[in-house]
Amino acid sequence: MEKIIEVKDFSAYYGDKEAVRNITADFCKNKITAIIGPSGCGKSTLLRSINRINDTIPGFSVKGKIYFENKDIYSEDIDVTLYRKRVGMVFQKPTPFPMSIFDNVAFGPRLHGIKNRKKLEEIVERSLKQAALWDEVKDELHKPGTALSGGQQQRLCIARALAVEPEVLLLDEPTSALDPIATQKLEVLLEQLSENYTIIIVTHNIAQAIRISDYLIFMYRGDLIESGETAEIIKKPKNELTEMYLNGKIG
Ligand SMILES: Nc1ncnc2c1ncn2[C@@H]1O[C@H](COP(=O)(O)OP(=O)(O)OP(=O)(O)O)[C@@H](O)[C@H]1O
Repeated sequence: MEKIIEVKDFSAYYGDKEAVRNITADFCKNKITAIIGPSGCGKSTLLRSINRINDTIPGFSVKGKIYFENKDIYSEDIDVTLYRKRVGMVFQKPTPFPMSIFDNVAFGPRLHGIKNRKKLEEIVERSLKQAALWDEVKDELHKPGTALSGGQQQRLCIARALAVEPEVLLLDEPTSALDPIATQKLEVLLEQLSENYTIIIVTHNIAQAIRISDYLIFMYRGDLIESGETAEIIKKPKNELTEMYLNGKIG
């Protein structure tokens, strides 16, 4: 299986506090990897480190390496804006910008210099279709993004991320603010998107991780305890902690 992201002996700190410790993991291209584990185990820190979004937190520092297509993403010659174009992120709470649906999706492409209206219209339509939102909003693209339902807002955020044609999509608990129907829709969408995109999802929801992921990473108190194919881990976890977590005995 082709690797797209490799994490090697990676640790991350908030000041003196080590939030993730010596993580080594590979992420396969066009597969879904779910990062699971109890609250505070470092899932979000690892995911956010892959997007370099924690850079702005005072006192945040890292050790070890994260490679994207064999390039060290923390090296000095990385253009972070361009990197984030290739590795997009969607957050727990839907966060549409205070602007129209159209402008939300066109935001990234405009940032990267696309001005032609026709081209922007094409990108908006393609992205909203990919995010399975087009049919619901095609006649009201001028409406504010914030006027949509929670589930629609989250799909709008996915459309916004897809508009710049990333290769990897990072999602941090993307369904925790959604009702069961919106959650199910989003899970189906992620499975469809994984045909063309590499997806890494942090989730609290073990059943969800089992439903949608090809690979699992189980973390506990900052350590990576076990990783591998989801089907294998579910059938026979190698580590007792993994087994306890999957059976609801810790967490
Ligand atoms: N901005 C921050 N400043 C200081 N410490 C932080 C910060 N963000 C997270 N931490 C600490 O780092 C550790 C890992 O947190 P992280 O959010 O990565 O865990 P998590 O597994 O995603 O948790 P949850 O499932 O509750 O979101 C925790 O002990 C947390 O308190």
